[in-house]
Amino acid sequence: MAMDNKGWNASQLRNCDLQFDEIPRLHHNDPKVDELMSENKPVVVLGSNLAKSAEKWDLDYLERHMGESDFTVFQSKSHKFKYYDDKKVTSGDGFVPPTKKLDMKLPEFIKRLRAWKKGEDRLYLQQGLNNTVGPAIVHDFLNFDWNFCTGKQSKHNWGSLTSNLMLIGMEGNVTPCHYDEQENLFAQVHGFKRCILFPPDQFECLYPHPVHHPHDRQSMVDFDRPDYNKFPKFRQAKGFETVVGPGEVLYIPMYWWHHVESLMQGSYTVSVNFWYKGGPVSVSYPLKGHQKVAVMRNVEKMLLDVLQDPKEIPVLLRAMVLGRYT
Ligand SMILES: CC1(C)c2ccccc2-c2ccc(C[C@@H](CC(=O)O)C(=O)C(=O)O)cc21
Ligand SMILES: [Zn+2]
Repeated sequence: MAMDNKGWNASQLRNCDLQFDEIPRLHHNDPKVDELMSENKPVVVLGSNLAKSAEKWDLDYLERHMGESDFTVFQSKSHKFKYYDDKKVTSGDGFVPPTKKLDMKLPEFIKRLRAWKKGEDRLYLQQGLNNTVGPAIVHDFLNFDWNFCTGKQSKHNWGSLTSNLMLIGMEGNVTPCHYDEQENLFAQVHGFKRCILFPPDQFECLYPHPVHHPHDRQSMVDFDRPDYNKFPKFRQAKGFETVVGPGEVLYIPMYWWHHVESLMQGSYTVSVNFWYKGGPVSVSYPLKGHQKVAVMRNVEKMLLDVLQDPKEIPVLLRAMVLGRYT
């Protein structure tokens, strides 16, 4: 495979009908980094040492130092790892979980990762960086450049750091398009991930599942084979993309949609994310896109609370809007 100088090439990206603009890739000292972050816009930060102490986290090192505890590993029959909230699964709603959640020791996970053949079930290890991992990993974690991320947290008035997830994925794994309600500094440690991001105001083009659905916050559109009859506005979705490699940090602003894929025919991937609570709400009109998403979420929650039966929600909303507001 002809590798361009960047370490990957376009044949490793999955096909997508949409065209995307590039997310800016700037040196960490460039003042434009903070300009974009203060405007809640994504940016790839180059040359930071945020997770530099993790650059030695290859499989051998992780096998030796991750410790003896069980780790959370998701298993999928497809390349997609669509998150679902098991607390929102109600009996009889016919929901079929698309992934299985396993507990696995690291050596077992690494054995299966190394032996994996295309077509077999895929695995995605997701583990909070906490005291369950071995002392060497804790040491590397403590050696992250905390000045960098804490500096961003205070400069942009983010809330507290809620968690750091370590992710070890197989080549070709996909986390389908979804949004999170937290600010995210996404540090790529090993391998390459293509990230496709959409601003919160693309809500109408990305058709999120209802709030009470187990796939809350995830897009209903299958990016591999979009159903344009059910989701006609998906054609107009306006997104941004980048491929992040080792040592690069992508700022994923709160409420921004993101689809993340580990490049195909690539190596396994290791990432560490830093999730921060959002900052104080400053209300000015018209409301920002993400604030309207929060309003719609509250309306859906309130309607479910008062109507109880989810099937009554669209009936009431249509009665309220059709012919009166349209
Ligand atoms: C798919 C998976 C393993 C998962 C399964 C079940 C529950 C939660 C999650 C979860 C949460 C975060 C990520 C990391 C990242 C996407 C990526 O890097 O793939 C991302 O979306 C973010 O950092 O916000 C990945 C996952
Ligand atoms: Zn996410």
